[in-house]
Amino acid sequence: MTQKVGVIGAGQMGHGVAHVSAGHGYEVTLVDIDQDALDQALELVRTGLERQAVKHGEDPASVDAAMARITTSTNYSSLADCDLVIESATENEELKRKIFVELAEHLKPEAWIGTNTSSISITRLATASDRPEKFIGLHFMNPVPAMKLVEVIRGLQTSEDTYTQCCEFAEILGKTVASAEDFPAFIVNRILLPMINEAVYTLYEGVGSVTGIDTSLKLGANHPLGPLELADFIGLDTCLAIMQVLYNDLSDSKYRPCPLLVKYVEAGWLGRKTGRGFYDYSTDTPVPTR
Ligand SMILES: CC(=O)CC(=O)SCCNC(=O)CCNC(=O)[C@H](O)C(C)(C)COP(=O)(O)OP(=O)(O)OC[C@H]1O[C@@H](n2cnc3c(N)ncnc32)[C@H](O)[C@@H]1OP(=O)(O)O
Ligand SMILES: NC(=O)C1=CN([C@@H]2O[C@H](COP(=O)(O)OP(=O)(O)OC[C@H]3O[C@@H](n4cnc5c(N)ncnc54)[C@H](OP(=O)(O)O)[C@@H]3O)[C@@H](O)[C@H]2O)C=CC1
Repeated sequence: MTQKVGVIGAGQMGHGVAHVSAGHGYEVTLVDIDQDALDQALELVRTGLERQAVKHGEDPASVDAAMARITTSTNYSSLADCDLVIESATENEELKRKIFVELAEHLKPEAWIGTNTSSISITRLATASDRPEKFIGLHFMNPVPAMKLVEVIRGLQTSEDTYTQCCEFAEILGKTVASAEDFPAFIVNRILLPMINEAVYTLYEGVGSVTGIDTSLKLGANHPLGPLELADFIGLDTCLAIMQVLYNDLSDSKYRPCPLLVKYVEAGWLGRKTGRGFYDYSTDTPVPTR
């Protein structure tokens, strides 16, 4: 039974997982390599919890109580008493494997490890851990407090008990579980990312402008965000990493990442998180860049 949750990576997903876990009564330890990322994550969690408290007419003291359940650290040894650790670091297989190897000496033997990877093989990642049967994909959606779905992905080695316990955890957070088989990018991103990549091709080929493409999908297909706005929101580095996994692991040229997406990532234009992507976020209203 999960009581204490560890979260690795204090970026947009990590802070969201910390938010919903602390908001549902779990003790949370949030770990990142960068103290500034941890400080910023705490501010974002507080803002999110305050926004929800106002919206739902909750006692403001509930925000302080949830915040008091979160501790931060730059050291994996702080995860020693966690029952479940959710890895939410950058979408890079080598980096994630290194984290799982390092975790072995710090976690208690019965702890589960969930990875929030958007695309990488759970079966392959599990081999870097000392407990492949206790290793699972727990794919939250962004923004975590708002999105109802968690994809749960079993690797070949994942035990039934791990699956049951982790589904139960997601449900306690108020999420609906969708089980996906361990294929590249699972369900949501197998469908969503090729659409985003195609939107970037549509821009690259001059079929439409940034505004034209986003307005078309919002008003023409009732999407809440246009595909380029959504790409900026996800992070263009993450979008490219997912397309590369689809392209390489399925060996199918239809998943070729758009060269314009590659160029934006090379330029460090990663979307909202760096202040520029398909939009420029330096002013209050995002300005299309093409
Ligand atoms: C890449 C991957 O691996 C997988 C992915 O995640 S792909 C990305 C999937 N995400 C999407 O497609 C999101 C698209 N965006 C949307 O649907 C909408 O913009 C949205 C639902 C996120 C917000 O819409 P909105 O009109 O602002 O909704 P609003 O009524 O203000 O907020 C709804 C809830 O979300 C929360 N919320 C909204 N924006 C938030 C944010 N940026 N961060 C945290 N919480 C947020 C609000 O606090 C509110 O919570 P409660 O219901 O508990 O009160
Ligand atoms: N963005 C999205 O919409 C979604 C993303 N995901 C997945 O969630 C994961 C995180 O993505 P996201 O939050 O967007 O990424 P971000 O870039 O916002 O955050 C990643 C965080 O991980 C930190 N980090 C890097 N290496 C380590 C390490 N060794 N130990 C601890 N922390 C580390 C980074 O620090 P630094 O910046 O210093 O490198 C950064 O703070 C990825 O696997 C992604 O695919 C899943 C669903 C949706």
